[in-house]
Amino acid sequence: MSGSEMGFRSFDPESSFFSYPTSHLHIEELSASIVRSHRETTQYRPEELQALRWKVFSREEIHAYQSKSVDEMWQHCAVRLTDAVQYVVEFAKRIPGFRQLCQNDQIALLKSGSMEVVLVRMSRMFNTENNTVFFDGKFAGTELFKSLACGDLIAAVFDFAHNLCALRLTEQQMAVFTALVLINADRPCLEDRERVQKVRRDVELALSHIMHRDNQESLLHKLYQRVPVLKSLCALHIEKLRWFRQLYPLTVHSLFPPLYKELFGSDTDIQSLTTH
Ligand SMILES: O=C(O)[C@H]1CC[C@H](C(=O)N2CC[C@](c3ccc(C(F)(C(F)(F)F)C(F)(F)F)cc3)(S(=O)(=O)c3ccc(F)cc3)C2)CC1
Repeated sequence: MSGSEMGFRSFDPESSFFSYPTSHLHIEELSASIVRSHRETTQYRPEELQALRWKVFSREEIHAYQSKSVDEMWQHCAVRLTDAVQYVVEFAKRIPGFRQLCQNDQIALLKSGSMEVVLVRMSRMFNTENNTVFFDGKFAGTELFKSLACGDLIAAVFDFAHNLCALRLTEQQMAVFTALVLINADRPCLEDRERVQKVRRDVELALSHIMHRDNQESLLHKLYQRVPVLKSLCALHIEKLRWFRQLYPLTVHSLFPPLYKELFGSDTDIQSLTTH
């Protein structure tokens, strides 16, 4: 790779100061700050999840979840999803360069990317040995979510989490990958795509730097291959939400968190997502 491809800034006689090859240092610092933000904005530590690994729900507990009504279980998951999204908003705000984007673009990236980040983070909560995911304090299989009445979506969500979990990403790799999922210049309704692309470029460098350092460059294309699946999962979620809202308009209207409705509902304008 030539200097400019590595991101080295060549000496520009016009510039007021001598630009020095800070790329590596800049990229190292960027990676470190994204990893720190990830650690500060996830609700569970890997070691905590490891310790709870074999804590599974009893048959009675599973039955209790399965006996919930459709709207009750949807509401329960909507609240948990909104919680998780709020942590993702906090994560985004701490990614160097994200806050420098205009308000509109910060919101547009979160509106289209926060669910994808939650689904990636969900793979940290997955146990590939018994196909369970951490939920409400224990590990649950797909059968526990039966009362959501969207078995195809749950199966696809589990499938995605299983495949990503099987890549055994480190927390650092996961952190930078989720930043990359979020900082996507192809998202709809962006005002300054160039600017988003500039921030993304450095995060891409950070991810390849980390994978190179960990001798796992082969994982990179596997990671990039998972991105379109994320998109389809989110589309399926929106489709199911539309179906659910037709059946239970009042539940969505008065019992779903406002942020959930702003993010996943119809294109209402977003109030509580302002990331000041
Ligand atoms: O911040 C952290 O450390 C973690 C990040 C990841 C979080 C997490 O796993 N989650 C936050 C909310 C979680 C969630 C909520 C809603 C949905 C869906 F709406 C859709 F897929 F459509 F989006 C669905 F219900 F239809 F499926 C999927 C996932 S959950 O824990 O409620 C959960 C629900 C169903 C599951 F089968 C497994 C987990 C996942 C937990 C907290």
